[in-house]
Amino acid sequence: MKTNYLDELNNSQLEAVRYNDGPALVIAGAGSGKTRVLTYKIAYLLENGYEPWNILALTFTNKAAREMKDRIGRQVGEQRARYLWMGTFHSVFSRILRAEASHIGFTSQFTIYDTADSKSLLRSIIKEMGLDDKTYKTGMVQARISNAKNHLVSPTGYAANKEAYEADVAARVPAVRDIYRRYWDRCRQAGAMDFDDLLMNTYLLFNDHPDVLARYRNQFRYVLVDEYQDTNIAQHSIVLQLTKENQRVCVVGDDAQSIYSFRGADIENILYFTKIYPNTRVFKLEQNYRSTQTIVCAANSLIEKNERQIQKEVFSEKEQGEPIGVFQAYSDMEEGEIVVNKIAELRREKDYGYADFAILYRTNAQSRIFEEALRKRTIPYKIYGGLSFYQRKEIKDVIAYFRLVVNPSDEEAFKRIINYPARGIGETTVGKIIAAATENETSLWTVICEPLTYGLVINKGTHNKLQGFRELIELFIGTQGDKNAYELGTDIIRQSGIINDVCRILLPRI
Ligand SMILES: Nc1ncnc2c1ncn2[C@@H]1O[C@H](COP(=O)(O)OP(=O)(O)OP(=O)(O)O)[C@@H](O)[C@H]1O
Repeated sequence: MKTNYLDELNNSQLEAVRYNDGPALVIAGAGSGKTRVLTYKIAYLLENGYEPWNILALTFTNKAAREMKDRIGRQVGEQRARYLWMGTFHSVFSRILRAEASHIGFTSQFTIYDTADSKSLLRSIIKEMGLDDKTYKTGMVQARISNAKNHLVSPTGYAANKEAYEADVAARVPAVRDIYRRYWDRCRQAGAMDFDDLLMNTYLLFNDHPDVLARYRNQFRYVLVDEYQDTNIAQHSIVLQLTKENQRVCVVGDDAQSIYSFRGADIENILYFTKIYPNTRVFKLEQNYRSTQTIVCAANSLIEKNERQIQKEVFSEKEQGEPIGVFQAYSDMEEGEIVVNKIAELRREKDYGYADFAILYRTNAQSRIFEEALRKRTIPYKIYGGLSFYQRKEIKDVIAYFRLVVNPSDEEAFKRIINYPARGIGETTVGKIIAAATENETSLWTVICEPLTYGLVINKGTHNKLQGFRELIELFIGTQGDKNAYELGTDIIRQSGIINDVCRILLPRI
């Protein structure tokens, strides 16, 4: 239902919503109505001459984008809201990259490697290069490469960078630059981009193709960015590419809530925003609507110790509220019990429902202790952010088939399913295929399509098995145009033998 939303804003929120003449930085304390401001600002732009496709809003989660789009839809009509460009950096940029892939040497069917794919490829490379995998741990190597990409440093730039090399030598991993080069080439051969590439390649696309950049600059007449404190150099640079000329940009964030510095987010971005855009108007949202005064004061007392910050006075007009309790436990088991006992006590005394409680912990592994304690007391609970559907083995297997059908060069998908379900193609054969592909700078798929051309030395039996696999994938490739994803998925799980394999595991043995 359409409401007069401007009435629902306090003065600073209203000013931030209405100011659209130049760069705006909205510093928003926790619970101060940041989402409300972003949502209403977009609605306001739509009512003041902007078309939905002229607005680009970048968020940090798809959930946040969906929720904002729904809210805006209620305000301006779903039909209009549908055409907004709103999503995470990664989803919006992958959409742009698919449309412009040919400019940067990819096809629009490129695969996106998730973290597990990247790690698996790095593991292969480290092995092929004969490096010690205890020194060259995949997680560490991946973090270094990711850090380079988030700073827009290519393998060539990395190899030429004395500082990076010295840091690697000091950490006793001097070969990182060679691994990076190989990883980069292999992703290209596989027609694949990892998450960091989605940012870096967008930057390169805009940087190297001024005509393409001009088109998107023209289209995105207003750019909004949420959680700006967590943007990294790559994200920040793309925003700058798009908005340097017309200066219609609004970023919202809170320097006190920066949580991603470990993965390249740079607090400098928000602190120096006003330097990069000298005409910036700064708006501060300081009233917290979510928490009691006690909680806001406790948070302020910690934040005031930050050495570098943008000054603000967060306050709450809610009641004082109950004091915060601190309990010490001797072990994680005891901690679980204290928390669960407290829940039981509060439910008894204050008549709270189960849904009134939330338990926060730092890492997923800690959930088990709380789960055990809750189960002991038969308290129902729901876990958020556990293993996602798409991370389950069976789903990843089927998706790998889809990936290979769409992009046969995809190395990680290939390795995942070449012998799944088991078809007698062992690691030695896969090693030979990888070696031939690397030597000839081509994909694994090309090698198995023409094993003789690429000098693949295998016996007749293995040759037939590879041919069987190839024919299977070609069959799916041949029919994909006539089938929808559901039908193709059904063919894949039946004809590849996945369904039999899964049922064999599930069926009781007689
Ligand atoms: N002007 C206002 N008057 C009354 N309530 C408000 C106002 N602005 C925001 N709120 C309420 O404050 C709460 C927090 O708002 P919102 O979710 O937009 O904050 P946020 O700044 O995005 O929070 P965070 O960054 O901590 O996630 C919501 O319940 C919202 O309805």
